[in-house]
Amino acid sequence: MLKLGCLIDRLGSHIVSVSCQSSEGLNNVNRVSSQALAYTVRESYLCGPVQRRNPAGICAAGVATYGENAVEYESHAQAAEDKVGVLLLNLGGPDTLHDVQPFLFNLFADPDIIRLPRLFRFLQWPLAKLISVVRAPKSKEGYAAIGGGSPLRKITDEQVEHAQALKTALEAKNLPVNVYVGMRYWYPFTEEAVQQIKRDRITRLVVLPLYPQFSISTTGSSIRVLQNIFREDAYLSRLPVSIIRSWYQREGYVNSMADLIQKELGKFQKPEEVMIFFSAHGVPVSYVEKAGDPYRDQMEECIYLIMQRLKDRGINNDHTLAYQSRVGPVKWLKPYTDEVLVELGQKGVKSLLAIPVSFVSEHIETLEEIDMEYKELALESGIENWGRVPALNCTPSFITDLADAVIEALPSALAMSAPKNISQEDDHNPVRYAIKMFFGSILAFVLFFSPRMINAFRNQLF
Ligand SMILES: C=CC1=C(C)c2cc3[nH]c(cc4nc(cc5[nH]c(cc1n2)c(C)c5CCC(=O)O)C(CCC(=O)O)=C4C)c(C)c3C=C
Ligand SMILES: [Fe+2]
Repeated sequence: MLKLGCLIDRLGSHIVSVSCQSSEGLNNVNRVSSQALAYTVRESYLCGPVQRRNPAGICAAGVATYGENAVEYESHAQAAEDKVGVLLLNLGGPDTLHDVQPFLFNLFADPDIIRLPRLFRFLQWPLAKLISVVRAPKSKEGYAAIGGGSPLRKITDEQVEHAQALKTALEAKNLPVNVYVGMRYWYPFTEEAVQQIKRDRITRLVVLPLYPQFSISTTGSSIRVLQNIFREDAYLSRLPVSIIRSWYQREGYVNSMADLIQKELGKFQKPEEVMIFFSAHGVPVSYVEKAGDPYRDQMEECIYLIMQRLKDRGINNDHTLAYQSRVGPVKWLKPYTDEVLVELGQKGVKSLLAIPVSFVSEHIETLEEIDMEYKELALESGIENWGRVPALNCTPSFITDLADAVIEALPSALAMSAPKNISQEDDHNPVRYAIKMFFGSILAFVLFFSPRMINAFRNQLF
């Protein structure tokens, strides 16, 4: 029998992390895809290495075995009036302080953010409620400091307006295009965007997550939502879709980042002495090491490409990568941004340029965490000259590159049809369900009221 401490550790590692089912998950993928049954989010992790061989970073949704059908649907669509949709996926953020707790609830209720073992899955919502209530005061302080809400919706809408280049390019090919925004945790929700896509009778769809690198917790989570909606609907399950899973390796993105860095370096008195400090949003280590999230590999490759581009321009500064914004009682990717800043200060680094690299819009973690908290920490630690590269937002070269990515992805659109996963049927067995509920409740009671868990909440680790 497992000891209580060991159980707590095991449960802890599932809180804000993906469950240790990777080998089972990978077996599932092989089984499922070989039977051509389902496109699963897990398959999308496997797409990481595939993308490396695919310079455009494009991986069509829908397993290859659907190819024949997809071609059929596609040619059918083209015969009728072809109407292209572009769905921009993003995280979403609270518009007001009042929205913070419900926004956090949506975030923590996501099984790709808090992945509980099967036995505890019925606790997802109560746990999300508990954590969102405990976390909300700290979160609200942050949003209050940046004007009382997240700027994400506004910036994403501006990015859509600036995507005129995309419309012009497609309309020149006689392809009318509609651009939609689907947020994962706040308005306008992905579900709303999809309903609009359906009403507009879109015939081909390109899905573009606004995260340069793929993570289970971001792009993976949004794709899972899409997959769930699409397989329930006859029209959507036949719609040819192309998903651009990651695009950090695109020339236009790398160049745009190098341009911004070069410009900010030029503002320092001695640009060549500045430490280039990339700060990426972290993920729990278990995502990468157990669930196969390609996020860390893609991040490192992304930094390498940007630094190479700077070298091509004669910029040879030292650089480093660290991870910020950890939440909860589990291990996150290291090194941690706050610890590295202190170390650099102690080592005598005097000038530092911070570069947010996992997200393309200004948000709470750039405007509050980097600009306020980390800046203060850096200055206290001995760094004298601080700079921060702005997020790409609507930088023209970046938006043009996204438009190109969409145009390149269009021909590979395939139907995303996917019947229900067999394993989900287990939950319909009433005896199994009752047994699970009984033992799950006892275990949950013991674990959540253990001193260690209570301490984690009291110390505001969430
Ligand atoms: C690539 C980007 C992101 C990854 C990876 C990511 C993973 C991740 N995030 C949390 C928990 C929180 N994230 C929060 C806000 C937030 N996260 C991202 C991006 C990534 N998250 C963005 C852009 C934002 C900001 C949205 C905005 O309103 O401006 C929050 C809320 C803020 C707070 O309380 O700190 C939480 C909580 C986890 C647990 C996770 C990986 C498992
Ligand atoms: Fe986050």
